[in-house]
Amino acid sequence: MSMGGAIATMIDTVTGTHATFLSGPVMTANLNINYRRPIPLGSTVLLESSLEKKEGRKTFITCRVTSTDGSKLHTETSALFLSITASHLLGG
Ligand SMILES: CCCCCCCCCCCCCC(=O)SCCNC(=O)CCNC(=O)[C@H](O)C(C)(C)COP(=O)(O)OP(=O)(O)OC[C@H]1O[C@@H](n2cnc3c(N)ncnc32)[C@H](O)[C@@H]1OP(=O)(O)O
Repeated sequence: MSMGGAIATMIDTVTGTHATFLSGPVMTANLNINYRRPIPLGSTVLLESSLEKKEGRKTFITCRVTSTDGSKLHTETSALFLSITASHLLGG
């Protein structure tokens, strides 16, 4: 079975890239993952990331991880990304 943290990394990468594409530089503020069914090691899965809404600096993204045919739901996620400036990354 795949580790929850490894699954979270996959989801953070996909939703973070999606949010970056939509909003420019962002950081993950909140990642809420519901693990519904285990992901067997070595299996191929589908990640579907969707924009829920944008409110000012906030970009809300949802993401589902399913089997490739969509019949099995593995995880459901809601994520919040905050737009940041370069100075935030430098601790400013
Ligand atoms: C082709 C392109 C390729 C690109 C590839 C890129 C791949 C990258 C993909 C990988 C990407 C992975 C990226 C990573 O993994 S980034 C690494 C993991 N994330 C972090 O380390 C983030 C650490 N946290 C922070 O730096 C700050 O707290 C942030 C920047 C998030 C906000 O601090 P900031 O000082 O800026 O904002 P604020 O505190 O004034 O709050 C502002 C508003 O936001 C609301 N709020 C804040 N936090 C939360 C929360 N947790 N839940 C709900 N709401 C929250 C808050 O109430 C307020 O709302 P309102 O009162 O205004 O309504």
